[in-house]
Amino acid sequence: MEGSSSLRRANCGAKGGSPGFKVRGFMGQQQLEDALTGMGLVIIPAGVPRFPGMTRDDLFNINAGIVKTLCEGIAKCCPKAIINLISNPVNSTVPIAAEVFKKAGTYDPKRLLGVTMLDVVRANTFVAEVLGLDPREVDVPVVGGHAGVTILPLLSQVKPLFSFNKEETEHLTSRIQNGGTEVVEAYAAVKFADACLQGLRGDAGIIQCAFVSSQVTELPFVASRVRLGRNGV
Ligand SMILES: NC(=O)C1=CN([C@@H]2O[C@H](COP(=O)(O)OP(=O)(O)OC[C@H]3O[C@@H](n4cnc5c(N)ncnc54)[C@H](O)[C@@H]3O)[C@@H](O)[C@H]2O)C=CC1
Ligand SMILES: O=C([O-])CC(=O)C(=O)O
Repeated sequence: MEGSSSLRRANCGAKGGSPGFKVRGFMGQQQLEDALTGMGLVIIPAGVPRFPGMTRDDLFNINAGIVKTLCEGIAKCCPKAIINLISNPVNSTVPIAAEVFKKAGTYDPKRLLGVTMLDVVRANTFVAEVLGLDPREVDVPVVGGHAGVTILPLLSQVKPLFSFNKEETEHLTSRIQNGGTEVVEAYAAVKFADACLQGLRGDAGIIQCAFVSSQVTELPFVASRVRLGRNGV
C-alpha cells in the first residue's frame, strides 16, 4: 500500500487454482476511478472510527458523505462489483449506498453487503470462553444490525448446542452487543472478504452473516445468514 490510501482493491481473476490478490494504493478523488475500474469486489473501510464515549451513530455525518462519494464511483466504474461496506454506522451507510446505486440505476441488493462479521467473531469468542472451547469450534449466528441493541446473537442456535441459563444469556448478549468497545481488531473484514471471494470463485456452501436487503421483517435491511456466490448473496 502506498501512502495513506483509502481504497483497497482485491482482484479475484486468477486463472484456476486459488484466487490471486493484487494490492495497490490509490490516493484522493483523482485516483478513484483508476482504483475502481474493472473491480469484482470493493471493500469500503473508509471514514472515521469512533473514539471512547462515541456511538457508531456519531460517525454518521462525516462517513455518510464519504460512502456516498465512493459509491458514486462504484456506480460509474464497476457497477457489477460486490460491495463489502465496513464504514460505520453500517446500519445507515448500507441504506445510503443503496440510495446512491438506485439513483444511478445500478442497484442490485444481492451485491450490497454490510460487514457484521466482527459481531460473529466476537460472539464465537465470548461464547467459547463460557463453554471452555476453542472459538473455532463455536458458531453463533448474529442477526439484526450492527449497533448496540440491534445486534442480536442467536444463543439458542449456538453450535455446539448448549442451553444457557438466564444469567448467562443476559451477560453474553450484553457483552456481544457492546463488544465494539472491547475488541475491534479481529481481522473479521478480511475473513468476510475472503468468503466473498470464495463465493465469487464458485465455491459451494459459503454461508456468513451480513447486513443485507431483506424481506424477513418490515425492516428494509437486516443482518442475517446468507449464502455467498458468484452474484453476491
Ligand atoms: N463494520 C465493522 O465491523 C467495523 C467497522 N469499522 C468502521 O470502519 C471505519 C474505519 O475504521 P478504522 O479502519 O479503524 O479507521 P482508520 O482511521 O484506521 O482508517 C480509516 C481510513 O479511511 C480513510 N479516509 C478518511 N477519510 C476518507 C475520505 N474522505 N475518503 C476516502 N478515505 C478516507 C483514511 O485515510 C484511513 O485510511 C470506521 O467508520 C469504523 O467505525 C471499524 C471496525 C469494524
Ligand atoms: O465498534 C466500532 O466502532 C467498530 C465496529 O463496528 C466494531 O468493532 O464492530
